[in-house]
Amino acid sequence: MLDVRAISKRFGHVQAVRELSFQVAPGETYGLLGPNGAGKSTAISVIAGLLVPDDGDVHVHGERITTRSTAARGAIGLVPQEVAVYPDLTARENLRFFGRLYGLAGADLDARVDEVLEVIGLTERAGDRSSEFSGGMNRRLNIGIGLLHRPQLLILDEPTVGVDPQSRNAILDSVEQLSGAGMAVLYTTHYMEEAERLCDRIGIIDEGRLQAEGTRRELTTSIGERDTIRIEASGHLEAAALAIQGIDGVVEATSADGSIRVLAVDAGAVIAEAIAIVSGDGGNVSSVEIAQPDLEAVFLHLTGKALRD
Ligand SMILES: Nc1ncnc2c1ncn2[C@@H]1O[C@H](COP(=O)(O)OP(=O)(O)OP(=O)(O)O)[C@@H](O)[C@H]1O
Repeated sequence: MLDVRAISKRFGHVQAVRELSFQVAPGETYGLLGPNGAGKSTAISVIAGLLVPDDGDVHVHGERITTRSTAARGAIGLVPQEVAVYPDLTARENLRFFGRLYGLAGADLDARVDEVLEVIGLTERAGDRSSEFSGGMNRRLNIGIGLLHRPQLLILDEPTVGVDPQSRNAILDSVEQLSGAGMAVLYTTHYMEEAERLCDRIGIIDEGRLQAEGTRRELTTSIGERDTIRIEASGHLEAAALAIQGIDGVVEATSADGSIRVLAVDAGAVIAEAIAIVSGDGGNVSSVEIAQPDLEAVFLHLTGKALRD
């Protein structure tokens, strides 16, 4: 659906984007995760055909994006960081206004506005002016405007920054629903939790460059981070730890102070067998905890910086 090929963009002496390449398939949510100033908004502007890259190109549905490629750009729904709605219009009037700009009219427009209100969770507030909305509700309306023309690729630029928790959840739910319905989604964020929850694949971006790409599991595994399982139990823990060490996928198992600590490539794949070993040896398991490495650790490893510096 989206094929970004080695795009670069410089502003004066600032190289905002450097040879950035990635692809997004239909039904896939791809996250660009990086701190403020990493180049996410610039990349999005190039992808949506609003900025001309110095190098590289972007294809949507196999068609090259230029500032004039109306067909390919019509397949994109862009939701910019800044909210662009009319405060004096109601939610429904805003959507009708932008729907008409997209060429919708009559019953089709009415039906589409109702559908979009449902997706963004504003059906109940459709008749209220957007000036009365919270920042988060206006963000949701902004997303609704990007959805009106039934795009196949939805691009969201940090849609939850400064948003109340209820709207944040509503936005994340909508994105999950849209990608579940087959839409390709490009989602930029500096919130690791959002990337982990929403994105099938994540590209880690810093100083304009893609530092690494993959599923959360692929990214954490690639830097050698392991899952940790702590099993608290009674019984012959030393012997049990030795037996657990033999399970495929276990990197290390040690016992101390009434518990066994297991390092594993994938905790989910070994935990049942590990518990069976402890119980089978007459032990009584009282608690099990799993800790998985997160994307913060990956970012730190790759860039030497914290994601939220
Ligand atoms: N129009 C511009 N003119 C000059 N420099 C710019 C322009 N737009 C972006 N930059 C610079 O390019 C770099 C990347 O900015 P960009 O906005 O793409 O990052 P970002 O990851 O989206 O961060 P943020 O979340 O803060 O918007 C920054 O150093 C920024 O100051």
